Amino acid sequence: MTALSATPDAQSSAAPPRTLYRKLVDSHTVATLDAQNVLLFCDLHLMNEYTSPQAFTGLREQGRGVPMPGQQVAVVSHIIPTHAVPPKLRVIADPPSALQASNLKANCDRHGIRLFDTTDALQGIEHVVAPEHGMIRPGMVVICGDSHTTTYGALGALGFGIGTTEVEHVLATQTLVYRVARDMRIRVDGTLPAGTTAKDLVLAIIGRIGAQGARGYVVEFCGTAIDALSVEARFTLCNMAVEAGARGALIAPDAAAINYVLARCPDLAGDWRQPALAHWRTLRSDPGARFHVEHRFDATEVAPQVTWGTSPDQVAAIDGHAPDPARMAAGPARDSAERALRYTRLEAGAALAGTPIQHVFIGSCTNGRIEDLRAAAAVLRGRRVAAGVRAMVVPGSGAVRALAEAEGLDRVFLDAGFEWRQPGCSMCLAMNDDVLADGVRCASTTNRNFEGRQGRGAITHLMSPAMAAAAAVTGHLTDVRRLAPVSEETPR
Ligand SMILES: CC(C)[C@H](C(=O)O)[C@@H](O)C(=O)O
Ligand code: SF4
Repeated sequence: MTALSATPDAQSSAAPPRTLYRKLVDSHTVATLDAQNVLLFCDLHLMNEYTSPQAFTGLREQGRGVPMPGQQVAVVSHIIPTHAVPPKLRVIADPPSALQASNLKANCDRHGIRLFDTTDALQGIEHVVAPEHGMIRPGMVVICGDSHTTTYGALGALGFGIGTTEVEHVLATQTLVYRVARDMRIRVDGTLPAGTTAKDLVLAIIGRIGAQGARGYVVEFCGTAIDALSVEARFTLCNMAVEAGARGALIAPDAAAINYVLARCPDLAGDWRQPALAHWRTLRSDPGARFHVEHRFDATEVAPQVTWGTSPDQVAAIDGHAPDPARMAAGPARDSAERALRYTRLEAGAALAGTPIQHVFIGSCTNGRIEDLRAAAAVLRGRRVAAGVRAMVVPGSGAVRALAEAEGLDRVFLDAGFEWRQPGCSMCLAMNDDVLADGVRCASTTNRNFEGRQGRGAITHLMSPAMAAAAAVTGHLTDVRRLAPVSEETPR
């Protein structure tokens, strides 16, 4: 995909007219600290078991409490086992991980914080759980000790990840010392071709602008292709903006986003509804608002994407090839391509389609929602996982899992030979016992293909749910658009 233009603009966007991002920052600024930093009020603070323990310890040591417990929510996401069969269900065997979970419960109990605990039927990945319960609304500032908090931009909320010391600061004060980012706009017009999704679009964008391409910026996505995306597809897009280094991602809330929120917020049915709608209508960049950088993309040029390396920007269309470092100019890009190909065990210049895989993982906060499972199931109906391939689905939350079961999707996955698991982060980062062995190659719907991410020496190829399903049934990286019809492929 080609970027049609990239026009740096040195002007400041501080003066009116304002971008959506600046409106959100301004409306949450408690105090301006200096030229770059403000004290930002945070409407919602999400926590997981992994980045919160030290923060609670710090609070205790200073004798501080949590003054706004109703504005914190905690979810056990990362370490939880996903085995579907009792009695192993949800029992955390690893002692340090079990301690993290029990600490989170004790801390939440102590401070009166709502927790989606290990045994909660609605537990899941924090970024899947929070929006589905109406916790994320347009205009909010939402923070979490987790980088994929950018997801919430899909609903016009400013979400971003914070560090453990900041978690402590937020618990104690509901505010954060915040360095204001620069504004980037990414406009995507045109229609995504059949067989491509928001995952392909965002991988193509990251491939083009690079893993640091949005570093220091909050990105606003706009254009006809963005307008046409479902809300869940927008979550995928904003979730992965952080893989281009973005400090946040935003999409101005439209009717689709507002309807999504209203459907999940019974409290907005009465007197609050009109004021909320009136406020949400203001949540867009003013005409003439200046962005420091603008990029434009043409959605019609997007093909299904697959990563070949160890960074999300090391990506190509499925009908493309791994690079040949010998043909690249000497420099850091060539060095990192060489190193990545050594790790992913691909030949220089090799065609990506046809590369054998041994594992398939469908899940994560990028692609573990109901529409993702429907897309994968649509490919799997009437097909079987190829011999020698192990495939699993880990729904993003208990609610997603229950809805999928109500729709019969679990049967489609099970009949195809997939494992149907309990919700959690699971093999997205292998912090529980879903870990791949050295050298195992995985078609994965997740967001990071870093060395060792899914297990030491394991090789991750990022792609969409439909593409992961296509890999599962063929046993190799496959263009989902070229799958043979079901009847020809697997007579049943
Ligand atoms: C564990 C957590 C700190 C981390 C993050 O910040 O994103 C994880 O969720 C990830 O995806 O790598
Ligand atoms: S699913 Fe993956 S990316 Fe998302 S929060 Fe969990 S580990 Fe991080």
